[in-house]
Amino acid sequence: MIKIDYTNAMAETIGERDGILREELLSFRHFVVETHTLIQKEKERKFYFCKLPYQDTTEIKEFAEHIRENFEYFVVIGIGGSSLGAKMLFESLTDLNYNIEKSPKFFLLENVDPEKFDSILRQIDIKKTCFNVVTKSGSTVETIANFSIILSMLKKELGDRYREHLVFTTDPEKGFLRKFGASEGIKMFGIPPKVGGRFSVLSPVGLLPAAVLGIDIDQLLAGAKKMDLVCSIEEHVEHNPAYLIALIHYITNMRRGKTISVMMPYAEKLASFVDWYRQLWAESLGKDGLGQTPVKAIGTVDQHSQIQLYRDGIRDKIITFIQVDKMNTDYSIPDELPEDIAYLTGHSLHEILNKELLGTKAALIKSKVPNITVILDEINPYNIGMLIYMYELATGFSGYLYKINPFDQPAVEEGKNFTYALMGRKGYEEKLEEFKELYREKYRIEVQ
Ligand SMILES: O=P(O)(O)OC[C@H]1O[C@](O)(CO)[C@@H](O)[C@@H]1O
Repeated sequence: MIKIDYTNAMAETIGERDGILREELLSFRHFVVETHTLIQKEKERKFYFCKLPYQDTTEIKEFAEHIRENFEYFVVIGIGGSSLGAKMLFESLTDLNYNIEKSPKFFLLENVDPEKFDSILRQIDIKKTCFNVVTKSGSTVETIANFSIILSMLKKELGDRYREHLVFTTDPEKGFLRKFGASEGIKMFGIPPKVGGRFSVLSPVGLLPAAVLGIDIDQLLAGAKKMDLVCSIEEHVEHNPAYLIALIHYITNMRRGKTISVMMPYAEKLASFVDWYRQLWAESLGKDGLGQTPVKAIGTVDQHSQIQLYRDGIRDKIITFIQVDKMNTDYSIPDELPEDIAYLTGHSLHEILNKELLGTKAALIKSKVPNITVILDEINPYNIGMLIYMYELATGFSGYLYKINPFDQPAVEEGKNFTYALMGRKGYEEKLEEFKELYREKYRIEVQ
């Protein structure tokens, strides 16, 4: 079960300068109905991610079982949309001590930081490891660089049997990895071409790692299916969770100056959900000088580092809290405490967690800072499936609000082009000249 409480984003709670008038929300009625119709038509094209909840998971589950039976370590090599989803599912839907108590142990090779690479290598036995290389384009530098090192190590350790330690998730037809996998006879899963990386967690990109980790991926998809159903029939903004979230963020951004969207779960397990949301919101909506900057905070930890700014600093934020009503465990504060702290007696950690959330919300209301709360009855695959689908659809719908294409990311290419040029890649000679023209290190300060 998911609830969205948006009382504290409304003008009647925090005033018209920072909050939304109900009639303002309702004034989008016609836009919502028209856009809803467009989205239903686009489910075969731009909104193809909406079809993922209906896929057959048999092959994924069978291969995941093979990995679970034959390997002690499972490493995903991927970055951005090709890793953040798996990381989010791992951290939100397995025990926090998974890698201590369970198997296969799970690791992610995302960055090209050699010390991080080394630290993972020293925690695994490559002869007992299955590597899932995940890349939609098939050629992202970090992923292919990490893969090429692992490939040479596997060949050295295992000879021809190296193929058994690899599974690729990539474009079903094109790209370096698809070509290489086909020529080497490596097991591969396809990423539907119409699904962008940051919308692909409910494809084999996220589902294979999730199944290997023992997560019930059918429940995950069932939750997404439920949210698709609700959002397919409900064209009234106050009954459609995805459109509501999109509109609240759009109005507060464009009409109330809330250019920053803070997501602050009161559950450590949801920290990576925010990383996943950050890519989705930033890379989809950050276009044509528009968009809203997604910022991560964790409750209660960041109450003690960020709330001063949120309450009394620049008034440019809307806060989304995520509240979890039931956790897998809890600890009660013991009795017979010294008088000064006796008020804690009888309370529990989870109770304090959510009371701190309530207290923080009340303080933000007093500072007229708009905030909404997404409430989960518990963290489970069904609810996470609903949450993923809700935010993906909210992002797609926001594309119509901002009149931008939320499904591409042209601005990420230029940095890659300069990188190719600096690495001496053929065909990037001119780009290297442009770099030499452009880049200076004139103003510096150095302390020995
Ligand atoms: O899955 P790929 O093609 O390796 O891309 C990884 C990520 O890099 C980006 O293209 C950004 O550089 C993201 O959109 C994508 O999720």
